[in-house]
Amino acid sequence: MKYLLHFLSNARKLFGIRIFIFGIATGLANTALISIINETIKYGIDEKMPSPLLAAGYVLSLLLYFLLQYSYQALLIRSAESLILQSRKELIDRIRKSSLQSFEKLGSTRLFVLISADTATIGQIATLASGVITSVIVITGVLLYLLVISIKGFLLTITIIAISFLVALAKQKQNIRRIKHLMELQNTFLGYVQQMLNGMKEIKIDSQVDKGLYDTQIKPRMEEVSSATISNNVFQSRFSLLGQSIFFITMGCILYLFPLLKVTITENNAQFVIMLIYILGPLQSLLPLIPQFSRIKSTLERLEEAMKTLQEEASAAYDSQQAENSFTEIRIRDLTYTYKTLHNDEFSLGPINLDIKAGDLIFIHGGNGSGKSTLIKVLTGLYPQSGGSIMRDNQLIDYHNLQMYRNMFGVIFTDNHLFEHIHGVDQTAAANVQQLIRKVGLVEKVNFSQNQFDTIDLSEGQKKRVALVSALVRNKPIYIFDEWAANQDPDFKHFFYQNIIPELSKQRKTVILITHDDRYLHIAQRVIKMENGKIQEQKV
Ligand SMILES: Nc1ncnc2c1ncn2[C@@H]1O[C@H](COP(=O)(O)OP(=O)(O)OP(=O)(O)O)[C@@H](O)[C@H]1O
Repeated sequence: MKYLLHFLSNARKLFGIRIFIFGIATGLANTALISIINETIKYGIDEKMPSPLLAAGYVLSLLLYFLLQYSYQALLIRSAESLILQSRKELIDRIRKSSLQSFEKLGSTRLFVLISADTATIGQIATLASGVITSVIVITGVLLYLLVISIKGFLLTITIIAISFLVALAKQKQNIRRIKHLMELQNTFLGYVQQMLNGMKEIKIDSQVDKGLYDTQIKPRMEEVSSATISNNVFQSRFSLLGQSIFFITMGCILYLFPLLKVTITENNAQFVIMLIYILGPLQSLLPLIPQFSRIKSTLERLEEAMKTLQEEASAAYDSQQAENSFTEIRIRDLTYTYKTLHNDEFSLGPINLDIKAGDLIFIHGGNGSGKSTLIKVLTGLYPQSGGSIMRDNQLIDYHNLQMYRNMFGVIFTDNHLFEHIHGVDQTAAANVQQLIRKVGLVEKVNFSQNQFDTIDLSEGQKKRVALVSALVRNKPIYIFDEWAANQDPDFKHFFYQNIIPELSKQRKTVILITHDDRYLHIAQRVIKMENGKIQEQKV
């Protein structure tokens, strides 16, 4: 609800008052046209020449209507796009500033759907709102005209409109439930599609995997989405049918039943029926708007829920590009972290007590699932610790300096993402890239120009080397490599441990290596063993 209000206030700011004024003016011009046509028809029926005043009024209203529509359409398109842009900006901004935990909780598929499709749905609100304004004005104008020509006719029309709306509103709750259900089904379906796209190799190599995933997950979900969409659309189309039927039944009564029963509604039934036909158009466009607004409302609620889940990180200096380029010591005391999972067998890290000095070369080893990667995420401030503290040169790391602290680290994660560009590095630093490419033995494979690698279509080991180039060019005081050498060939692995790492140490860089390569442990100054979330420093 809070987000809905915030969104509406944003929409008002974006649209300004212009969209309402234009909507009202267009509606009025439309009503004027209808009234003039109706007056003219009256003359026609009486076989008199229509008055030149009416003809002049018709031309003027028509001109006005076209001129208004000409600008109004462009205004609507601009407003819709501004809304989409605004929603995307807000969402992307929130994702950038959210904690890694809440991002992981929501998952990339859901966020992708929100950014791509759902924001576009929200953009429709501009066109819908304008439809409402114009239709309401036309209906009001025609009702006023009816009031002049027949009070009974006016009351009858009001009753028909009220009935149509009451029925539509009564179905509103059911409609929202249906739309929500459909959106949930779509999400589940897209989740499986993403699994299929990510696991294409595994699917291609084994037809049983392909069949299993398709038959038991994708196909049934796809069919569920399809049948829910059909039932939703059928349900929605019945709204316009409802409006139509009520009107045609009323017209039938006026034309056939009332004369039979000798009930008089108006002096001129033909004129009244024509006015009803005029109202039918706007009413027919208004009734289906109710389910469409429901859809937008559900989308806004999903957006609000996502915004709530994406908790903004408590980091006052988030936007700071500043990195602390030197430090003397990082002191970790009683640091703990616990994953919150659905199962009871949750993993707990720590308590960790560790002092890392500038220039240290630390190797961390331990079995699978012992907590090495988790330690890195908590140590670098990516996951907020459950307990304990991190101090950098006697300065407690908290929300004031969290991002500056993080900026000190150059990390290559086991599942790192390789960017084609080296973002946020100045030209002078970027000049070293070609040299580093040579160092990692990729000079024949990769070129760097205009701040971009010309290709990243490389082998896994080569990609890791490009990631190393990207990390080193940033000239960070602390480097962390999480099983970086795991997919390097023996020669380059040797070169990495015997040349690249010692060279970084010579430059007084602090290097933390997570490794299973026990035969290189001897080059470390300090060796830490991890077991069941706890650390133990070993003698070297
Ligand atoms: N996102 C998560 N949610 C819940 N539990 C997790 C999550 N990630 C890891 N864990 C749990 O934390 C434990 C430690 O995982 P971690 O990735 O830190 O181990 P690791 O020592 O780096 O293992 P490996 O050598 O296999 O990479 C594991 O037992 C795992 O079950």
